[in-house]
Amino acid sequence: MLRRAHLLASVSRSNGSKRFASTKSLKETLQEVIPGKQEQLRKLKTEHAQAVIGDVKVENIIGGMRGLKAMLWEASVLDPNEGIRFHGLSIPDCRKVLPSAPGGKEIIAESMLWLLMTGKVPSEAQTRQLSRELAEKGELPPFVEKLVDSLPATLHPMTQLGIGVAALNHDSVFQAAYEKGIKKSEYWTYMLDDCLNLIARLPALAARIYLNVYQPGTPLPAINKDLDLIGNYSTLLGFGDNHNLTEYLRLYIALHGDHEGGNASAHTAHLVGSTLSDPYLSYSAALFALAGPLHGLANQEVLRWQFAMQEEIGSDVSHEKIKEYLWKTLKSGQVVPGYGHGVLRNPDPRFIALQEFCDARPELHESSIIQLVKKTSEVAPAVLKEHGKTKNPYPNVDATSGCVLYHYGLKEFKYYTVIFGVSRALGALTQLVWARALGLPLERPKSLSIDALEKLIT
Ligand SMILES: CC(=O)SCCNC(=O)CCNC(=O)[C@H](O)C(C)(C)COP(=O)(O)OP(=O)(O)OC[C@H]1O[C@@H](n2cnc3c(N)ncnc32)[C@H](O)[C@@H]1OP(=O)(O)O
Ligand SMILES: O=C([O-])CC(=O)C(=O)O
Repeated sequence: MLRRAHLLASVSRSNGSKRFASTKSLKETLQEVIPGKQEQLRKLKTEHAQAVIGDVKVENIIGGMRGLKAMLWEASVLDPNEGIRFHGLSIPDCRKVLPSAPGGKEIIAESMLWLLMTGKVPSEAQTRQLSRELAEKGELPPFVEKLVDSLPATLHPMTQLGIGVAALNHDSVFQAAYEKGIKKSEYWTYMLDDCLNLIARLPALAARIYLNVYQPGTPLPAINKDLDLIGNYSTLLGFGDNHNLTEYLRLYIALHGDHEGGNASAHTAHLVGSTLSDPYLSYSAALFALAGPLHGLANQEVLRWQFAMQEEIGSDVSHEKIKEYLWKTLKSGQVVPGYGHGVLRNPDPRFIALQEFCDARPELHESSIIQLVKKTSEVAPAVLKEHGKTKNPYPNVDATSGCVLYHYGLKEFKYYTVIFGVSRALGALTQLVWARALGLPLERPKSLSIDALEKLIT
């Protein structure tokens, strides 16, 4: 928590005397921060390489490596009870100190990206400078536009996003530099260029997929160089005039940006990146992990499930009826989407932050889908506890993230995981830069067969 106190204190100092607020670019700030981290890791390697921090149990190996502390991840750490902290800052801390868009109140992708990458809270000027840099890099290469336009509208939007992101590797500066021959110590700078290019292009790619699938023939407007990344994304999707939705997208995308390293999408990007695949290929792979219903696709599943519930129970949305529907789902052997978690053991603070967003807006109190999701979250934990299997009976972020999109008019829930995919790039790509800056090796854990495991324990 020392780190948190230091970060919060530095923000209040720079707010008190704006003239000291830094105007260094993201790359310059990273250049300053990286040597200290490299030294910290070097010391850890030379002085403590043999220190034991835990045991490996059979249950870890057969239980999806749950609980195994086996990965280095810089930008965030997940506490099972408190939830995520980004360089020590909780979600409420971030909502207080990270710059928002002009005219907005919510955290934006740029300020979250800056915090994740550097461990520092950016000044307003740095945030705007990064927004402009991303807007200037935001156009898609024409061949990627053609490729995406050629995909059938029936192909799931997440598959389309993964294909588009992989194709962007055509212009990878890391790959080109590697082919020419560069020193290991220079890898991170090329990685950073690729990562920023990819983040910059995600709104145009994701919005193109949306329009192709749901509003074919609608032309995409040009990227506005004066808007933030998600302000542009919202405009490209056709919701630029909807300030509430734009603000929600900003918050949603900032909050979903990172969730330490072990989640399936972030871990996939890290694994693929460890082979020195470029960020486009690494992140494309991550998107296909995100597209599974136990992970990012759960936000689509929640809406599908809640609407099926609404259809069955009709307008009498009592706690008792919701309880009956929950039991019906559980007895049919299906999971309740939006509940449970691999690490968390309390309600997800991202869920709480999105609920607070709803509570603060009177128009959302009237929304039947938002109220149904809220009521479900009041009933489901007790039912899941009684069911007795789930280690965490509380809602995760996916329980509520989709219903607000739906209320504000973004109703195509098969698209929702694409928005998650725009977001998770912030954290997964940050770690790729750090993995190369720290010279982390190829990831290659040891596996065992059941026979080999039995031999070890007998
Ligand atoms: C952004 C995100 O990725 S957040 C997660 C999004 N995913 C979901 O919301 C899907 C629903 N939830 C789940 O399936 C799980 O809770 C997961 C995948 C998130 C975590 O899985 P685990 O760490 O294995 O959970 P846990 O240890 O509690 O599982 C124990 C048992 O409870 C079951 N269980 C867990 N969550 C639920 C649930 N929501 N509904 C019903 N059963 C559940 C598991 O399937 C497992 O059953 P099994 O013993 O028959 O295999
Ligand atoms: O941490 C996890 O395993 C899943 C999750 O909530 C995320 O990736 O955002």
